[in-house]
Amino acid sequence: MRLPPAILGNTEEVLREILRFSAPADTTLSRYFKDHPRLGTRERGAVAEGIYAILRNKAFFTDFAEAGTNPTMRRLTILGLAEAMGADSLGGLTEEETEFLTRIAGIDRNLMPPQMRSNLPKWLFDKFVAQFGEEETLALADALNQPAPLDLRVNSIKATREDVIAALALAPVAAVPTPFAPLGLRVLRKPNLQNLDLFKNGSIEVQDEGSQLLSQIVGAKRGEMVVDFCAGAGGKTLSLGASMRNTGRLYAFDISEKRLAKLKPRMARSGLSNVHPVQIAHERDAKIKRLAGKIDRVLVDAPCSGLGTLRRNPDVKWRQKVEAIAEMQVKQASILDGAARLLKGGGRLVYATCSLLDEENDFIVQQFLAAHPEFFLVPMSQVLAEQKIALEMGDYLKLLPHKHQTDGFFAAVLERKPLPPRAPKADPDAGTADADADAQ
Ligand SMILES: C[S@@+](CC[C@H](N)C(=O)[O-])C[C@H]1O[C@@H](n2cnc3c(N)ncnc32)[C@H](O)[C@@H]1O
Repeated sequence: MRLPPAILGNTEEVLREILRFSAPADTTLSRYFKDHPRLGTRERGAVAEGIYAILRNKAFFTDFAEAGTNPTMRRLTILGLAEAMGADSLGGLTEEETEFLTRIAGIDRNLMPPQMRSNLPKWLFDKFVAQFGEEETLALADALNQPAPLDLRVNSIKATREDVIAALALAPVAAVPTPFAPLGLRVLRKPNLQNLDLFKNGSIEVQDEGSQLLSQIVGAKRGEMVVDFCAGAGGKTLSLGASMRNTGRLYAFDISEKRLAKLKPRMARSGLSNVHPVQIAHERDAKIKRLAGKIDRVLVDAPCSGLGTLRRNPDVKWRQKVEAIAEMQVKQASILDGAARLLKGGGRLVYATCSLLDEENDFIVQQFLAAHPEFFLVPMSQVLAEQKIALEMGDYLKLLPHKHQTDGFFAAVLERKPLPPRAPKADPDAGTADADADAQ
């Protein structure tokens, strides 16, 4: 079905704002839709998909859109909508524009220079090539430039995976089990989940399979004391709470009141009563100090460049700056250091990011281990075997979109060595006796 020609104007209008990169693309889109209530669901979908296609293919599209007589923004818009919705769905194109689209469609993208083919900014392309080599960078970039599938997590305190598959089939929504996460489902066509009873009654949550795996490797058990140090809106908190079978105590820390506020309705839906959201001022907050040495498991889902989530947030590669990585590293090291104080002897900490850069991952962990001889690295192969997750990894969890069909994630498990037995308190009488003896 053809899109109304006005969609081109709407998409171009919002694109101008998005390409200023002063706010995340999804925030700008939501604001635009709020200001344009007359746009129907289908039109909104087309504008959003068109914008995301432009952000994914910006390097390639810009090169072509800048040539010719039409304004660049109009050409970018046409390319984005044609990529997302199909060239046949576009109404209101001039003859010249139709000819332009046909010409671009005939280009073999494999013949483009590698960086343009990757659709990554130069600094990021160079970093990936240094880390993965050129061939793998192109495969990775290709996967990062595809939209993510929709993954769900079954809330094990409310339902089983089989119950949910059967209930979704009645909706009808086709879903298949995710290959690695035992409670995950991959939905084949994206339905409006908010209207499903399964969602309203807390039986399912939207969560990428990779994110589910991060919670699982924390290995949180019944009755334990657990901290989700950077809980945000609680994506991983909810899965940790369910792993603990709604027992024990799970603190959800974050510095952002706004993000923690989003966790509250999700907690209510999930039926969890073991979660305690706590806003902290920073990673050295006195609220943390009170729990020092008392916690069994800590998850640090650290703030990071977010480069592993480009399938969902393609604007991040254009908004993120190379200089920001060094600032991020300082923050990550400081948060890891603060969170590690919480652990009991024998307790485990998972340091995780959704970054693909070694600088925010392996490097931070190595630096921490060098400064903290009271911790050791538990090889990920061992942790995955303990959790019965059929994934081959070495020391770290490195989930890659082109290999595992998840967002890009990193995780390392750090265990605190048993604390040395406390020196017995000096007996005041014994002291007196000694003093007496000395005096004799
Ligand atoms: C990657 S996000 C967490 C996402 C969340 N765990 C989830 O699964 O939805 C990182 C979070 O760290 C929080 N943060 C930043 N600095 C922090 C700090 N010093 N202490 C605790 N949290 C912090 C941010 O507000 C953000 O919510």
